[in-house]
Amino acid sequence: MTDLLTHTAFEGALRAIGAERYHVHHPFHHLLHDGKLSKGQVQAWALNRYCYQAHIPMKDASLLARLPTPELRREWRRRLVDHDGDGVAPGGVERWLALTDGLGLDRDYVASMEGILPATRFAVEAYVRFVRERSVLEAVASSLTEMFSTDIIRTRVSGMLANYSFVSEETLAYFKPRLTQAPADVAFALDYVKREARTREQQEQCLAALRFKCDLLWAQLDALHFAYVEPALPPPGAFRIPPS
Ligand SMILES: O=C(O)c1cc(C(=O)O)c2c(n1)C(=O)C(=O)c1cc(C(=O)O)[nH]c1-2
Repeated sequence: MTDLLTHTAFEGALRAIGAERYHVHHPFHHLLHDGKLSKGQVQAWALNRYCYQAHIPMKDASLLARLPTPELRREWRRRLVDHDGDGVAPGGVERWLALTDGLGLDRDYVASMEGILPATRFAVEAYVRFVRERSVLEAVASSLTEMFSTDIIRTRVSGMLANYSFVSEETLAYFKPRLTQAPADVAFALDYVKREARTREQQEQCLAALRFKCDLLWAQLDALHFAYVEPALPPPGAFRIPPS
């Protein structure tokens, strides 16, 4: 293996992965943000994305259990509260259900995850398994797609508000706290990864973890595109867009 990358070069290599592979570049997101989807197609996106959101605290809980110090556990515990709430203020998963409510989807149907695409389930399960089975360093590195999420969230919120009559600030309320939560998550995780990747091999493992995560986000949108845009062939048992 070649030499250790400097922190600057390592961060640059991580950012280059996002520039090439982050799901902001996926055609489905262009359609979503530019107002080119029907309400039913937006429902399909929100329904499938619920599965991702609901599993994020599960993957964070499994990582939390493996963290060796109180400082690290406190930091990761914050993510659990962000997603699960504290029993008083709603967390991200609950706020995502406010979005699916606003889009007219039945809450029990969404939470049952019955109608999600098989590829969504496989991708999300792969993420949970990756975080459970790989090193703590790779698990933390796999969260670094959040480095790129504030830009996509800003574009999504402004694009969807401008282009769809069926969404409002209220239904998109999920995203606002993410604009402060994600940078805080990233500040910690990026610092951790730069500090703890002490060999070139470990740096390469972090880069591979981030590529893997970008790929699983991309694969979810491929599946949505195939099922609901072109050729529009939802698999058996998956959500069907209601006739308008
Ligand atoms: O809206 C998005 O495009 C987007 C992307 C990502 C991401 O890059 O994984 C996350 C989120 N949102 C998000 O809301 C979120 O809570 C989140 C947690 C994580 C993670 O890997 O721990 N990613 C993301």
